[in-house]
Amino acid sequence: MDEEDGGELGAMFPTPEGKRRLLRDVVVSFVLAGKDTTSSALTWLFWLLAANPRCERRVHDEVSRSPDGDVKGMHYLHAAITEAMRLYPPVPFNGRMAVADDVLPGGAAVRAGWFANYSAYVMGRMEKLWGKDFLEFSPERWLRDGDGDGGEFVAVDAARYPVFHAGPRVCLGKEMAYMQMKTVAAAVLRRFSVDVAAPAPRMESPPAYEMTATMKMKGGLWVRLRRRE
Ligand code: HEM
Repeated sequence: MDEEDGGELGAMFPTPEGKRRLLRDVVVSFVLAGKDTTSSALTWLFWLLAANPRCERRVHDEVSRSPDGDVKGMHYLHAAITEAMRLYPPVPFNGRMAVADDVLPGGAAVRAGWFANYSAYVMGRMEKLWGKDFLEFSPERWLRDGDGDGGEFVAVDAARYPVFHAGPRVCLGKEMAYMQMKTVAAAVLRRFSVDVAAPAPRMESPPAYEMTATMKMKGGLWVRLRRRE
């Protein structure tokens, strides 16, 4: 197959109508996969920053130091978003059906037709994986020097943090998602302070969530934006 035919994929959708449908489905799946996930993550991020003013100040310091559009170097913001999704993963549970008998790495046997499910929400709150402070919002846990000053973001294995899934079907839009979320958060926090009206920003009484395909904050997040001097 040459380029004009669309390569291997083009061979599977040989007619112009087939190609148009394929393109439509790709666009729709990108919009569906990318819209509610990133907005859910940002909603929890803004609430968590309001509940942790020390972290909010550090994000604000970082985004104020960096020029518009340069989100790559924002390690603290990257860590804060990652930490928000540890506590509130946009895709809280997920699973697969085994097509054949198999044995999982942990030794559990799975028969063909069985479902094997996991919860990124539960895994994000396991003391065994994150330590005694697992319920705290601590972006510092993702930074190499541990205190955030000039600290570099260090990712962990996807099997420990399966927020974007893992393996060959891992999220295709992960880098784009971080880019979008960091750009939006930086643009808002550089110019405004975000006063959360409801739910109250207190870690000891976290907001209720709604479990749909993505994890939404029940009732949404009510904020008042104040332009910074
Ligand atoms: C915070 C944001 C996001 C999170 C947490 C997230 C999470 C996930 C997860 C858990 C999966 C695996 C679903 C499954 O196979 O059961 C997935 C797949 C996928 N995501 Fe994302 N996603 C995010 C943003 C995005 C964005 C912005 C895009 C595109 C612009 C995107 C495109 C995709 C695509 C195309 C797949 C399917 C990959 C495949 O099956 O090979 N995602 N995502």
